[in-house]
Amino acid sequence: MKDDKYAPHNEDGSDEDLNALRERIDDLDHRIMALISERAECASTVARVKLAESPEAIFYRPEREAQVLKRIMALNPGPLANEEMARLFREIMSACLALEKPLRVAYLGPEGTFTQQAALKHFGDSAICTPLPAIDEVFREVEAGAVNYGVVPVENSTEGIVNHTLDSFMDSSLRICGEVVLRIHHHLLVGENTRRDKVSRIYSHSQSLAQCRKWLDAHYPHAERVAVSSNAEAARRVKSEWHTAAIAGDMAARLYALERLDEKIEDQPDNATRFLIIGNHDVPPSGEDRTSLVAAMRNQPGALHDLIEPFQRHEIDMTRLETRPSRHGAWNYVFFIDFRGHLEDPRVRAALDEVHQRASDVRLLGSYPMGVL
Ligand SMILES: C=C(O[C@@H]1C=C(C(=O)O)C=C[C@H]1O)C(=O)O
Repeated sequence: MKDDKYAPHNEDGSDEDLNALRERIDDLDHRIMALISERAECASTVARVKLAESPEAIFYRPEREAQVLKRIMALNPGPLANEEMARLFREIMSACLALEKPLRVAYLGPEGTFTQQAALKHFGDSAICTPLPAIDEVFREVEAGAVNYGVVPVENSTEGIVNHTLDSFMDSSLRICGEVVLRIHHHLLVGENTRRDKVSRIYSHSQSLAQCRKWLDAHYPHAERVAVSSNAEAARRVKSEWHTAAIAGDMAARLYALERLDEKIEDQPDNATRFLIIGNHDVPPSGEDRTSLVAAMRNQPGALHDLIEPFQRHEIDMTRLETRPSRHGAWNYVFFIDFRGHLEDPRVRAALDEVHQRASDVRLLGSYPMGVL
């Protein structure tokens, strides 16, 4: 027993105590397993009921999953943190859902990007996630039905909006089915042959270079900064190059087994990116939802005020307003609006009725549960 690597190293814990504790853990594991199996049976029955109602039934219910995770966090007795407990249940739900059929998800790749991390955070490990090289390709794959959902970035708290994503909505009939907010931590990564004082070039995506600008000015003022197509591509390059470093996140660092010279080098400690889940169906209310729409206005004085005034009057909390050039005619603009609430809420309906009358065109992009984790 003494050569057991788990044997107690402190004076007070005897082998007998530890053995008893391990027996208790074994017993708890068996009970947890029996409960998880029972839960999985239940989820399978739900799937059969849904299938009996309609052969087109959608097994995945984002609003229900958001409610489950919120309830788990509210009831969590500790000592595990709420996020940890919810993460475990996220995986249990993911595995239960995959019993029926694993979800197929496309994300803006390559592998190792924050978007992959967002896909994993939202759908769990049992979904089959495929990287695609461009945002419009993610849209196309979902439209074609080749995958069930897509994951694309939409805004970063320090650098602002991802224009490609907003523009893709203009030509698409897809719906927003969910959102994921990810805390973004950037690390300075090198391959095994590069020393700290030899770094002469730093690769990253332009957004990440911008998010670490002050840190780079202070620590590597003379290194050349080279923008590449993604953080993961930056990591891939430094794997085989000398005297270069990449700025990228955990997924890329792990994927390419790079050394972390410095961690969490982002200028804003609360740096976060919001991602959208795109699909082809509406999502019922979860109780805490957001709605997105795009509206085109006639080009006249006071147009923007007219557009947003109904939201204010109906006390709807607008969380984002973005302007993009319209594809139809020079100097025409469209407005992307996010607000709290669901299309089924009476107040939201009342405000939208008025918006419809005032705008020349309104397209509802969907109501969806606000990011839980
Ligand atoms: C079991 C259901 O279906 C799926 C599985 C869920 C789960 O394991 O809790 C939750 C929502 C759905 O994605 C359901 O709709 O309740």
